[in-house]
Amino acid sequence: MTDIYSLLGVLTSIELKDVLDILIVSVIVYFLLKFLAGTRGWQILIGLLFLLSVWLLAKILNLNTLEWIFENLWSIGIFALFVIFQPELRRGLAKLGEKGIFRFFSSTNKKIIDDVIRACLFMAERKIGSLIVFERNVDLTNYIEGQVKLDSEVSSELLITIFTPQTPLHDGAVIIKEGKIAYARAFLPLTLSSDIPQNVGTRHRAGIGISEETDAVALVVSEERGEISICVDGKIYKGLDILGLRKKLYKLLGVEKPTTFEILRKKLRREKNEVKKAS
Ligand SMILES: Nc1ncnc2c1ncn2[C@@H]1O[C@H](COP(=O)(O)OP(=O)(O)OP(=O)(O)O)[C@@H](O)[C@H]1O
Repeated sequence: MTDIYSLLGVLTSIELKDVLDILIVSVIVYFLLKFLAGTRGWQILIGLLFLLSVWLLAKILNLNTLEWIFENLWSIGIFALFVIFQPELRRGLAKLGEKGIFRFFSSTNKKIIDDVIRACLFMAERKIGSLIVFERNVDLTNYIEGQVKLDSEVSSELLITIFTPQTPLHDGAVIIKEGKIAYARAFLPLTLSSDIPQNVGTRHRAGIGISEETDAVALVVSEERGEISICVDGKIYKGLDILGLRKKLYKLLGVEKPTTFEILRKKLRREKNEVKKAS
């Protein structure tokens, strides 16, 4: 009976600020779990929950040595978590900036994206490997190495020339920044994730890596399979066709979708050119 009274006492003493407090914590926990779901962090979280259960069991069963070990390990564990989750934390902070006042203002336009897609299709057909990265909010210069500064207009011809094998700039990635080809031959951080497909090599790992650590969007053309993929938020989207590629890039880079009128006009122009070529 006294238990019921004390429970009632607790319930009646709950104020609006307590409800708000619980609500905020629930939202943070929800987004944290959503953010970690399917990542390396998820497996670590499951491991931590297991250790927590062992610690609680040790406490309940009075297993002094085990309890002592756990209590002394927690403080080191907190520091270890910051080190282990460093990429996730960096990505999270970058994302906060993306949603805030520093919202990405796109200097990339439809022409630039179409030129990049045209270059990728050309290279995919001929199995020329390439890696093109679009910078968004996060400055990529802190994440890349060995780059050669170009600061050139984006054109499909220049992109194809850069990635043509046995030329000095073909290795590494091209970085598109503020609507320009800012750098070529840039080396990017490789992902360490074990959640990516088995047959993925270093070019793809570099594309996933930069999208994991920053908010950049990376386009990869596979030299082996002639397949085009997009990497964003540490995930890779493979086997996209031209329409899927264009739609995704327009959306990710803050460019409006083409209107039905524009699609029809392009289609008509293409057909006209084909007729002209045939006659
Ligand atoms: N850290 C890096 N940053 C940027 N580019 C890289 C990096 N590491 C490797 N590359 C590029 O990837 C090329 C090697 O690709 P590799 O064959 O290992 O990858 P892949 O993902 O299997 O791609 P593909 O399907 O094109 O063969 C290198 O020649 C280099 O141009």
